[in-house]
Amino acid sequence: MRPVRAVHLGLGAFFRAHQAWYTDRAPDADDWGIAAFTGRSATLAERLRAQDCAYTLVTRAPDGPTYERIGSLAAVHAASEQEAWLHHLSRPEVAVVTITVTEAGYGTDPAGAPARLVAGLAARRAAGTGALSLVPCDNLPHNGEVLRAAVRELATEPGLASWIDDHVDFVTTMVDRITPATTDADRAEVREATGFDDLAPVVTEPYSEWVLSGAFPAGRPAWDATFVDDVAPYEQRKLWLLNGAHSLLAYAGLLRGHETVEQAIGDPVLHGWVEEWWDEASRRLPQDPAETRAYRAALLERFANPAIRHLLTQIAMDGPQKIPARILPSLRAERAAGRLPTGSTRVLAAWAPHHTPGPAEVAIDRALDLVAPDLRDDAELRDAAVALAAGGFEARR
Ligand SMILES: NC(=O)c1ccc[n+]([C@@H]2O[C@H](COP(=O)([O-])OP(=O)(O)OC[C@H]3O[C@@H](n4cnc5c(N)ncnc54)[C@H](O)[C@@H]3O)[C@@H](O)[C@H]2O)c1
Ligand SMILES: O=P(O)(O)OC[C@@H](O)[C@@H](O)[C@H](O)[C@H](O)CO
Repeated sequence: MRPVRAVHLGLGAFFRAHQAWYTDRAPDADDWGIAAFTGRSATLAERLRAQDCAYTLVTRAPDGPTYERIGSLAAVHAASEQEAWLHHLSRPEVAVVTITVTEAGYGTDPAGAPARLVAGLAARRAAGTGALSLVPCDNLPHNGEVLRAAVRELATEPGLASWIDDHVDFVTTMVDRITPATTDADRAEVREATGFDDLAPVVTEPYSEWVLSGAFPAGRPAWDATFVDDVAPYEQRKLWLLNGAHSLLAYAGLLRGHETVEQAIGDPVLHGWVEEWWDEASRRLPQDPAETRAYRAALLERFANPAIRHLLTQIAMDGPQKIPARILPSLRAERAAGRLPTGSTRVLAAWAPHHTPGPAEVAIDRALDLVAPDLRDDAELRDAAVALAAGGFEARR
C-alpha cells in the first residue's frame, strides 16, 4: 500500500473518477496514498475494503470503453470512524485533504464537512502538526472561500481560528468530469470485461479538467492539472455553461418526458433552449468568443455521448443549492441591464414546479422567496416566469 499522505472526505463516484484518478496517474503516485472517508453511509467503504481499496474506472468514449484499475486508495473508512479521521488529520505526513460532499455539504450543521474538518484541525493543532491544504472539489463558486468562512465560523475553541489562519491553505478549484451514479448493469459489464467481480466500479467520460489555486505549503501530488492565480474565469464558464445547461435539461427535460441528458439534448426544443441560455450566459464570460464557441461545441458532444447514461433525476437534486450558482448571476445581471432574459427565466420556471408542485404562481413565488428574495418584487420577471411555468413545457408527442 502507498503511504497515506492525502485524505479525502466524501468517498463517492466523482472522487473516484477524478481526484483519485489524477493521484493514481501522477508521476509520484507511489508516494501518495489516500485515506478516503465516506460522507454518510458506510457501504462504499465496506465494499472497497473487501477488495483492498482497488476499483475499476470505466471510461466510456462514444466508440467504446476502457478499463483501468485505480490503486491510489490506501485506506477507506466510514464517516462514523471518528478516531481514524482524527488520527489521519493529525499525522505530519498528511499534506492535503480533498473534499466532495455535494453543494449541500458545506453548511455549518454538526454533520456537514466544515464541522468534521474543524474537529480534525483541532486534533492536528493539539498534536503540534503543521500546515495542511484543504481542497474542496464541489461545484460551488469560490469553494475555497466558502469552506474557509464555514470552518472559521465553527472554530470557536480558543486560539483555533488564528492557528487555522496560520496553518491552513484553502484551495479554490474548478472540477469537471461527468460521472453518473454506478448501476448494477455497470458492475455486470466490468465483471464480464475484466473478470474482476468489482463491487465498486465507477463510470466516467474521457473528458477531465481540474483547475486549482492554492499555495500547498506541505506539498501535493504532481497532479496533471492546471494551477492558476484565479480560478474564477474557469469556474464561471463551467458552472454557467455546463452545470447551468445540465439544470435546464434536468428540469425541462423531466417535464418533457426524458430520462437522461443524452435524450434531453437530442430533443430539438431543449437543444434550442440550451443555446438560448448559453447565448445569454456567454455575454458575461471573460473568454474570447471563439474559445467560448469551441467550449459550447465540445459540451454538446459530451452531453450527447451515447455511452454515458446520466439521469436527469440525479442532476435535479438540491436545486436550492445549485440554481443560485448556475443561473442567478446571469439573471440578475440581465435585469440590472434592463433586459428580461428568457434563457435564465426559463430555468427558474422549469425548476419551480419541480420544487413546489401546484399552481404556477405559487411555485414561482416560492422559488423566488427561496433563492432570490431580492427579485421577489420584480413584477415583470415574476409574470414572465409564471407564464413560462404555466405553459412552456408541453410534453413530447
Ligand atoms: N458526478 C459528477 O459528474 C461531478 C462532477 C463534478 C463535480 N461533482 C461534485 O461532486 C459532488 C459529489 O458527486 P458524486 O457523483 O461523487 O456523488 P455521490 O453521491 O457518489 O457521493 C457524494 C458523497 O458526498 C457525501 N455527502 C452527501 N451529502 C453530504 C452532506 N450533507 N454532508 C457530508 N457528506 C455528504 C456522500 O455521503 C458521498 O460520500 C457533486 O455534488 C458535485 O459537487 C460531481
Ligand atoms: O454533481 P452535481 O449534483 O453538483 O450536479 C450534477 C451535474 O450537473 C454535475 O455533476 C456535472 O455532471 C459535473 O459538474 C460535470 O463536471
